[in-house]
Amino acid sequence: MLQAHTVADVRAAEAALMSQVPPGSLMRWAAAGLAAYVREVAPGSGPVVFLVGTGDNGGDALFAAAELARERFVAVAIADPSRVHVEGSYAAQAAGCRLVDSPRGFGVVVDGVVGIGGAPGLRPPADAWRATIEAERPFVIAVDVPSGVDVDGATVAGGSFIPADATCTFGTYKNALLVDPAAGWAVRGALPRLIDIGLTPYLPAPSIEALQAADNRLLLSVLGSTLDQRGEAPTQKYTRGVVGVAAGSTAYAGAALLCVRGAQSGPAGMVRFLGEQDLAARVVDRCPEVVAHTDPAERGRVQAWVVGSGGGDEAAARLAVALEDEVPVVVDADALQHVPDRFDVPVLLTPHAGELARMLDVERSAVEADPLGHATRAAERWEATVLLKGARTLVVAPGEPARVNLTGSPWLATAGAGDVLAGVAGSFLAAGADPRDAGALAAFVHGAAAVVASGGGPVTASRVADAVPGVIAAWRNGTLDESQVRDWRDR
Ligand SMILES: NC(=O)C1=CN([C@@H]2O[C@H](COP(=O)(O)OP(=O)(O)OC[C@H]3O[C@@H](n4cnc5c(N)ncnc54)[C@H](O)[C@@H]3O)[C@@H](O)[C@H]2O)[C@@H](O)CC1
Repeated sequence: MLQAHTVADVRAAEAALMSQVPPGSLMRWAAAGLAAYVREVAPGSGPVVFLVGTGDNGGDALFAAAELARERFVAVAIADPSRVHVEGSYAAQAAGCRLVDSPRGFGVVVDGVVGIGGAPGLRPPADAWRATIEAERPFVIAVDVPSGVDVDGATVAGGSFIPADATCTFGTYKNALLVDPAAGWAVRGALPRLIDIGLTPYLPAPSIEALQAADNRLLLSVLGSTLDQRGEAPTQKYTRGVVGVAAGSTAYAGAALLCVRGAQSGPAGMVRFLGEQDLAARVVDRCPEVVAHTDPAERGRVQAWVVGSGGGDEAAARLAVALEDEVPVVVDADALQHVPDRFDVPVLLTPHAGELARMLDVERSAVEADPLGHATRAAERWEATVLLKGARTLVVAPGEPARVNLTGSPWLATAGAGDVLAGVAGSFLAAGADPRDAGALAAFVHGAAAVVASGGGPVTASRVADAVPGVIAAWRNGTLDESQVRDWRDR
């Protein structure tokens, strides 16, 4: 798992490490990594300007500037000469860096204004530097984090920050580098570069986690409970888990089908469908493996329910029925407006920003501005796991590190994709995963399946569902490549 840590945890780890190594070592290592990264993402001998703030973030920038000045024209713009990192400043001067007062005219800008010590927002002269950058659009490389963002909250309140095309971070990721909206302004693409400065042994549990293609342990642990020790499928379909789908309505019949197809594409062994006669007939017609029930009283046993996708007016009644079974439930779409005050079963709530806003009685824009804060609020309010859908979907359970999903493609923003996701999540729940794991695994394979099915172009939700089994197979077999799971070339 990829990990991010809070500022306080990074500071404590840095202090512990610093007491073990010669003074200045961490900054030298960070600066060397930064210089190498600048060479990599802005190759050639073109001029570069380093924006230097008053703290150690500016120190990193100055030492990296000194190193690069041997190879190309390097300028430094100092925010406040009376509060500059002294040794870094001498090093940059000695290396021949030119002093300038703004990034004007430079094609490559390195932002060392503030790092983890920065309060959100920018002060003079950095606010003016930002305006120049906005007008001229140079290639911007952030040092540790883009200056001005809220590092732990991952927000960009007020818009007073320096957007980056690339970020070079040290020791561990920070929340703002993985979670939107801040993460979307830290890189063009998925991930900043992480420079190892020896912090890992001193870091506590993370604040944020993200599954990766290279690490299939969580998937294997869930599949291990549905498949036997030798990895062979048991003969009993029921031991792989039965997922019940109570989704769709006369008005939204497609949602029922897509949710069922999602449920079929996951690890569970069987799908039951509960719905009225016409809908049930259509589901069985298109998905003959499904066992359909029209009478809730004769619905059969399941290990997990998925309720609400396209459920319209029937969603409330379906949710009440599902909750009677005392098994885990995925609560999606229309059912989210009918959640009880508290749940007696494990629950995965799967809202998008608008649905979460309605649940919390706030504006949608407030959720979009602070998705982590609102998902956390809802998780605590309902003592349930919240999967908040977005470009970087969040999975938040009370008292646990939040998980962020880094797979997917902009093409996944398509009708019915959420219905498929709810079905896949229900399948993982029925297979024995807890809601937090089910949500994270489902979001991961769903996003990766979109990339596979899309091939870089438009994709339908049905094709995403069809691609899920192949992604699970590749991930399980260790052949899933990180480059296959995301298509984030666009900001
Ligand atoms: N502590 C360490 O050993 C290491 C620190 N490193 C670097 O040091 C950074 C943290 O350094 P600091 O703790 O000195 O803090 P920063 O350099 O991030 O920022 C603190 C300084 O910025 C000013 N400031 C705060 N908010 C501001 C704003 N909104 N606009 C303008 N100025 C603002 C403060 O007055 C203070 O002088 C990390 O992000 C990283 O880049 C790295 O060198 C790795 C090792």
